[in-house]
Amino acid sequence: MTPDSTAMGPVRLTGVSHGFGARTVLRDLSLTLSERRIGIVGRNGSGKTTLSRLIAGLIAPDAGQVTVAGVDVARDRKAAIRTVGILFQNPDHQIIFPTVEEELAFGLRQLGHDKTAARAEAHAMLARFGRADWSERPVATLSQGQRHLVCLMSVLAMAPRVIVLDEPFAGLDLPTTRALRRYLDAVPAQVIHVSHDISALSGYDRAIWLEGGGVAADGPAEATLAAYLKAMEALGDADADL
Ligand SMILES: Nc1ncnc2c1ncn2[C@@H]1O[C@H](COP(=O)(O)OP(=O)(O)OP(=O)(O)O)[C@@H](O)[C@H]1O
Repeated sequence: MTPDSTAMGPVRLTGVSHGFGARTVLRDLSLTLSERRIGIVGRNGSGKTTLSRLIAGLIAPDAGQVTVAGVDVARDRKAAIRTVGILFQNPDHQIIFPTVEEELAFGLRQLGHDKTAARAEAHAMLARFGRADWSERPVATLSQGQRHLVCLMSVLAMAPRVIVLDEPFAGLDLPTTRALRRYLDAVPAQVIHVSHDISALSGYDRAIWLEGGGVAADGPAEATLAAYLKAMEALGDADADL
């Protein structure tokens, strides 16, 4: 049986507000996220990335608290890196090492694996995605989509209980997207997936639509996504973020 990744406790936001300068992006948000597959949708600038970063503990909320299985992820970074993994939208904001193997091994070393074990696990992850030949590759020689995949493999290799994905398929070709979807469908972790592509979220247990600093709809994915799609279609060209 697949281990229940949420059995140790859900992702919980309690009265969370966050903003940048004078702009409040999320206002007094309280959510308990315990379903295995949760989608987050919303228009450009609605706060999806901000929410992702709060859940991963990369930013501390201006007010309120974010906990994952009881761990305050912004305050207890050591526990947080074992618990929550996040894939950024832009791989260049994530990658810090010159070669693919070093990048994958870094997270594993942070988890306490010795050098040999970290290398072996990095190789196993590369092989799983048919990229065994990438280990010595300088990251700089990879395309944007390939760098995105490196980030994703780095997160998956750490086997966190919660994986936050911010547009994980952006820039990936179709075969890689399919391989990744298959992998994500099977991964025992809880997945919180931000996407503009609602088809990527179909079949999910729950979807949350963010709008105007709060939740516009929250419930079974099919219902939330249908309501969101209808609203976006009604907006038509007025929604264009140009
Ligand atoms: N570091 C920052 N400094 C200033 N403003 C920011 C910062 N990060 C985000 N913002 C602003 O906060 C708002 C929400 O941004 P966020 O990236 O969370 O939205 P999003 O829903 O992920 O958008 P998109 O769909 O375009 O990726 C936007 O208006 C954005 O410009």
